[in-house]
Formats: sequence, C-alpha cells, structure tokens
Amino acid sequence: MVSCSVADRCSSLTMHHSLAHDKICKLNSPFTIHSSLHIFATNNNIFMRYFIIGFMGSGKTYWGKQWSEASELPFFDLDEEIEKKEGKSISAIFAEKGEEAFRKMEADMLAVFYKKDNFILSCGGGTPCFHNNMKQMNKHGATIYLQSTVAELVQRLHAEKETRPLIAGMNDDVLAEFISNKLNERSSVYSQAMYHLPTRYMHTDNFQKIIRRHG
Ligand SMILES: Nc1ncnc2c1ncn2[C@@H]1O[C@H](COP(=O)(O)OP(=O)(O)OP(=O)(O)O)[C@@H](O)[C@H]1O
Ligand SMILES: O=C(O)C1=C[C@@H](O)[C@@H](O)[C@H](O)C1
Ligand SMILES: [Mg+2]
Repeated sequence: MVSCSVADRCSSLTMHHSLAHDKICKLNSPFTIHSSLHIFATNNNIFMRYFIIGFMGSGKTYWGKQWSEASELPFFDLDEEIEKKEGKSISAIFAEKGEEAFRKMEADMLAVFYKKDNFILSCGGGTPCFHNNMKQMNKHGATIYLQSTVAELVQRLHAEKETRPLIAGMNDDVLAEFISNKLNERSSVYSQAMYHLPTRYMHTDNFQKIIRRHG
C-alpha cells in the first residue's frame, strides 16, 4: 500500500511505514502524506482518510483546519462531532457520564469515519489510547502524529485548561507534571502512527507551500 520514494528526505519529519513499522523513512515534507502514497482503494473507489493524533494542545485542530483549507479535503473534529451528537460539551459529558462513557462515545464516533471516504479528522488527545482505536485508524487510513514537547504543550494549554476536563483547575506546576507523565504513558501508542510531525518545525507558510506542491 505504501512505499518510500528517494525524494523522501527531511531532517525533521519521519514516516513509519504502515506495513513495516521498523522501517523509518525521512520525508521532505508532511505533505508527502497527501501524495499518491496514501491513497487507499477498495472496489475501484479511491479515498483519502487522514487521522491526526497527538496530545491535547499539540495543534490537531489548528493544523487540521489549515490543511483542509489548503487541500480542500473536508475537515472534522472528533470532539466537536461528539458534542454535536450529544448536544453538550466534552466537559459536561465527563462531568455527567464519566470518562468511560465518553471513551465509548469516542470510539463509536470514530467508527463512523471508517465508512467515510475523503476527510481530515482531528482526533481527541486520548482517542488512540482506548478501544483499539490506534490499530483501527492505521487499518482504515493514514495516521499523523503531531509531536510536541512538554514545554510547548504547557505554554499552549496554560490559557485553555478550563475547556479540557482532564486538566481543568490545575496550576502550572501540576499541569507540567501531568503532561509529562501522560505524554510518557501515551507515547508508545502515539508512536504507532504512520507519520510523526514535530510541531516545532511546522509553520503556516511552509505548510501551505508544501500542500501546493503535493496536493
Ligand atoms: N502552530 C501554532 N501556532 C499558533 N498557535 C497554535 C499552533 N498550534 C496550536 N496553536 C494554538 O494552541 C491551542 C491548542 O491547539 P489545538 O486546539 O489545535 O490543539 P488540539 O491538539 O486540537 O487539542 P485537543 O486535543 O485538546 O483538542 C489553540 O489555541 C491553537 O490555536
Ligand atoms: O487527552 C484526552 O484524553 C482528551 C483530549 C480532548 O481532545 C478531549 O477528547 C477530552 O478532553 C480528552
Ligand atoms: Mg482539538
């Protein structure tokens, strides 16, 4: 399904081959993802499914929207889809029904996307870590891990804690420790993504240029 071309060279971005996870190829841009390398086909239908994963605050929604505008692939945000279906915020769902119930809703909503054809989906921070979701996403499309450092995440999440139930009310020291521990715990799952994009090397301008070149 996927192969690495000779042009796939880059200092900051790596791709994990979906069929041979031990093979790591350097890519010249995140948008090699958008090339024919990641077109999936069944029964003569061609479709592109991109699942963006990463820790809370890594920029999945931010980059997913920009990528969608530039590529014209429709953008969806899994948290927002759950909120629409349930008619309440993620915080309210956690408060009223608990995390376990939320994880089930999340897996069920994700499964809806396995049947859609062309999209970019920004997942929740914990999505890959529950209900075998990581394996399923790798099976049904291309998975893209936005890899951020603890320092980047603390900086971004500092101002947005209250909309994220897992970190609401934490002071900055506790937040940094929580992020560090949780990231550590989740890293082995995130690393199963086909593409790893370190967010500190991503900028709007080069992102869009890359799309124009590869889209
Ligand atoms: N490269 C960037 N430049 C400027 N702001 C950014 C960048 N990446 C993310 N942000 C900002 O950081 C905050 C967190 O990003 P975002 O909401 O996209 O994260 P997320 O991965 O979708 O988080 P969650 O899993 O909680 O939904 C947002 O305010 C977003 O606008
Ligand atoms: O990291 C997590 O577990 C979460 C991230 C958010 O996107 C939401 O899905 C929810 O707040 C849980
Ligand atoms: Mg988001």
